Amino acid sequence: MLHVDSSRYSIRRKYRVSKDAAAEAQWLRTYMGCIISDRRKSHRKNGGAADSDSTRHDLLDVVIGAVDNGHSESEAKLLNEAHDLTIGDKRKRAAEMTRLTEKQLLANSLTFLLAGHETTASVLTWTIYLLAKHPLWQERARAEIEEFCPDGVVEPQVLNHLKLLGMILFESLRLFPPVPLIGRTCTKENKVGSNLLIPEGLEIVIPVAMLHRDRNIWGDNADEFAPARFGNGISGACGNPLAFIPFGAGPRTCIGQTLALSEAKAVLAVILPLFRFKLSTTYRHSPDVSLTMMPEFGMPVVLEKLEK
Ligand code: HEM
Repeated sequence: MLHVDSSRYSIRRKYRVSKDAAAEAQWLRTYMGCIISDRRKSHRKNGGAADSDSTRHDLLDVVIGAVDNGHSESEAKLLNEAHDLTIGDKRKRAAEMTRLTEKQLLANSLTFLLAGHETTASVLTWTIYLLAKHPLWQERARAEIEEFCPDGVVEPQVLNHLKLLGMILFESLRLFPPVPLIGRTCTKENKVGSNLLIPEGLEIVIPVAMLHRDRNIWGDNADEFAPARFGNGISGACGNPLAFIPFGAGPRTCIGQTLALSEAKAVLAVILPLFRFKLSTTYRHSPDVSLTMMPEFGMPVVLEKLEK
């Protein structure tokens, strides 16, 4: 969706060193502004068309095109092919795109970057941890990938067939939800059940990580890695879709969830056939809850190259 050359734009390094929130926000705006302006330069070089490098036909190209040139046919085609949107969403998005201002372009690009970067990194980190701890599931996932991608090439249409990998990712999102807490402010007084009154203005925190390990919902093996529980989908695993909310729920649910799952599947489908991995002896288990759930001391893994 957003192709960023990480050797030129290192985002995480900057997060770690800067302590001042306003300075960080300004740095991020400048950071995103540089990406947009570089992309514009390459648009101009290509006579207003999206970058000729096929790896760069991403959402940023589409929205820059909408701001700079209106909504051209090639951008309409790209939007049309975006597989994580419904037809209704695409129509709505297309109509909105023509009205994007420069400020909206920057704000939206930042939202996508911030909402999509660390969260997807988190699910990949914890999935690799879980697969390293559970070599049998690692082998199963590898076998499934090799069955559907025998020549080692991962085509986008194959991702939907990787059912085991999908179950593994769900189990990872359950045990280590990248967004472990979701906040809400009550905008209207609410009565829940017969005796719980939630007054207007009250701030509520939904403890996603706790909900995902509630034994009353998930059974006695709630703390265990058991991807098979998702064999019949979310309802089959817990009976109530609202008990599994790694992407939130309701009107503000994550709009990038299909993309995130496809991305995570694609990354694992490329890595797993190449390497077997296990946890390094230096790993110290300490899931750290700040905004996203990340391992406090990193996730050192040892890769063993697999013979072809
Ligand atoms: C595993 C990866 C991801 C996880 C776990 C995740 C999780 C979440 C959660 C919990 C929310 C809040 C939902 C709520 O308040 O009910 C959210 C919102 C959002 N996410 Fe994601 N997200 C992921 C990836 C992405 C990606 C890849 C993008 C975009 C490229 C994205 C874009 C957004 C946006 C724009 C919102 C705000 C939606 C709104 O308020 O209407 N997310 N996400």
